[in-house]
Amino acid sequence: MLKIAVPNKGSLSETAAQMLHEAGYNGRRDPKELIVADPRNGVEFFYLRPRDIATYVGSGALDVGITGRDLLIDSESPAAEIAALDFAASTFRFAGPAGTYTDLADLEGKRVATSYPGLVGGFLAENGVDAALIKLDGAVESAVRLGVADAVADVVETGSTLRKQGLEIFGPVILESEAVLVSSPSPAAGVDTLLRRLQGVMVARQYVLVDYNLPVALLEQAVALTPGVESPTVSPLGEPDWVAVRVMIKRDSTNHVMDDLYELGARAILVTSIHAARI
Ligand SMILES: Nc1ncnc2c1ncn2[C@@H]1O[C@H](COP(=O)(O)OP(=O)(O)OP(=O)(O)O)[C@@H](O)[C@H]1O
Ligand SMILES: O=P(O)(O)OC[C@H]1O[C@H](OP(=O)(O)OP(=O)(O)O)[C@H](O)[C@@H]1O
Ligand SMILES: [Mg+2]
Repeated sequence: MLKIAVPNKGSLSETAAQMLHEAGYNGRRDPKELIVADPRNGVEFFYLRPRDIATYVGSGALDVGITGRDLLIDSESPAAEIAALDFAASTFRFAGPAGTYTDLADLEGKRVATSYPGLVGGFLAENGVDAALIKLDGAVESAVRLGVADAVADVVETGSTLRKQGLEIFGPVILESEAVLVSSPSPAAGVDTLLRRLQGVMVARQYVLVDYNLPVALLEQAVALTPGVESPTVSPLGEPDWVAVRVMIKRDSTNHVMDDLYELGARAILVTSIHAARI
């Protein structure tokens, strides 16, 4: 059985559980459950703290897991990222009191608060900056105001937490992070199936199917507008000189593509959701 680590709480847990559910797995019903077997799908789920997942997977105790790229790097575990999962995107940045710092070198000799000392320490060392790390569990944005640090390094999504504390981003991007699937150095069989299923969920979320009818003379221009993932399906219609086209397009481009197709001369343009996919 493939042993899969899943975040039990925090920012990643809900979407991770939802993705696994959409991928056909039977996860936990009770939020207090720590281990749930899904024998029909040949997997067993272990609900763990997101920060601990790379440690379990890197040690080989579990085969794969869902965590954040920032947590993976911070753990210094030998677990390897095998796929990005298209949620929980954030950047990892330095921030200090507005107007105080402009670049990384300004941190020389300063105190930097973070919950990610492995990630931040590695970045500072690579860049030859000697700063003291103050390790905190969370809410690090308060550390400057409270006088325990001169600057912070933390997850930034909208930037509103920083702004509320009078802090401003400066210096280089430490990391572009998002939720990832990580694997142990030698996982049990079945990782490929899990990965294909999760990719299917991502495709179903990102794409829609569009069908339209079109004078065959316009086909080349229409294919340029909707090239599809590989290539569109083109079928004959009862009406000679017309064809029916079926193709996948990015969900967020739907209305622009429909406008462009209509303008070109396509008619009966229909858009449908994709429930599941294997590409
Ligand atoms: N606002 C956010 N936007 C996107 N990703 C986030 C955000 N906050 C945390 N993350 C991601 O969540 C992961 C951290 O997991 P963690 O469980 O610590 O989340 P959390 O929301 O900080 O939980 P908690 O603070 O309740 O323990 C990291 O990969 C981090 O990049
Ligand atoms: O840029 P923003 O949209 O403001 O989001 C970023 C904030 O979200 C997370 O905090 P969380 O609520 O998880 O608290 P924590 O710092 O205690 O983990 C993260 O640690 C940042 O503080
Ligand atoms: Mg947090």
